[in-house]
Amino acid sequence: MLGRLNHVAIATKDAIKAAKIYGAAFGAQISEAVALPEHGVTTVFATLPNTKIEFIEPLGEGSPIAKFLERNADGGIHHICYEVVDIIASRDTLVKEGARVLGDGVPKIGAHGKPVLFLHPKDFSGALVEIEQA
Ligand SMILES: C[C@@H](C(=O)O)C(=O)SCCNC(=O)CCNC(=O)[C@H](O)C(C)(C)COP(=O)(O)OP(=O)(O)OC[C@H]1O[C@@H](n2cnc3c(N)ncnc32)[C@H](O)[C@@H]1OP(=O)(O)O
Ligand SMILES: [Co+2]
Repeated sequence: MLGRLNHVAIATKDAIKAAKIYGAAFGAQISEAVALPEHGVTTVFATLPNTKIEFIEPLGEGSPIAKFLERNADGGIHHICYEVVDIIASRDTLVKEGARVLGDGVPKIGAHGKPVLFLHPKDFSGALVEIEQA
């Protein structure tokens, strides 16, 4: 059921600035900034050979990362994203096992044009988990 690590996300007040050091110091390939109003964030990706780092900054009112940045003014690791083959089947199994799906439980289209869901950090050892249908 659990697939590849799609990305590790870092929340920051300035995603472009945060990504730049990865380009300059690590020679990583850095994407353009993309605004995702439905998710309340702007994303910038650094692509690594085996995964990605997703830099997210708040977008609009009521961004889901606003409180996190109030608590972590310098930014911090925000979530990890695992790939799954069938997001609905995975969601249903996770719920049956007692995990809480965030929001209304209906997948949204994520940064890669694929369905995503988030799982409560309290059910995953304090780590916010995103699942993405590969
Ligand atoms: C574009 C897309 C993509 O990749 O495709 C994305 O990633 S969009 C990425 C942004 N979207 C999301 O994050 C959507 C899902 N996130 C949410 O619904 C929310 O951020 C929650 C995870 C429910 C947190 O809500 P909120 O920030 O309002 O905080 P809260 O005070 O209610 O938090 C409840 C408890 O969870 C903890 N908590 C909050 N955010 C956390 C995080 N990122 N990692 C670990 N723990 C976290 C708080 O410290 C608190 O613990 P205590 O009770 O112990 O103090
Ligand atoms: Co993400």
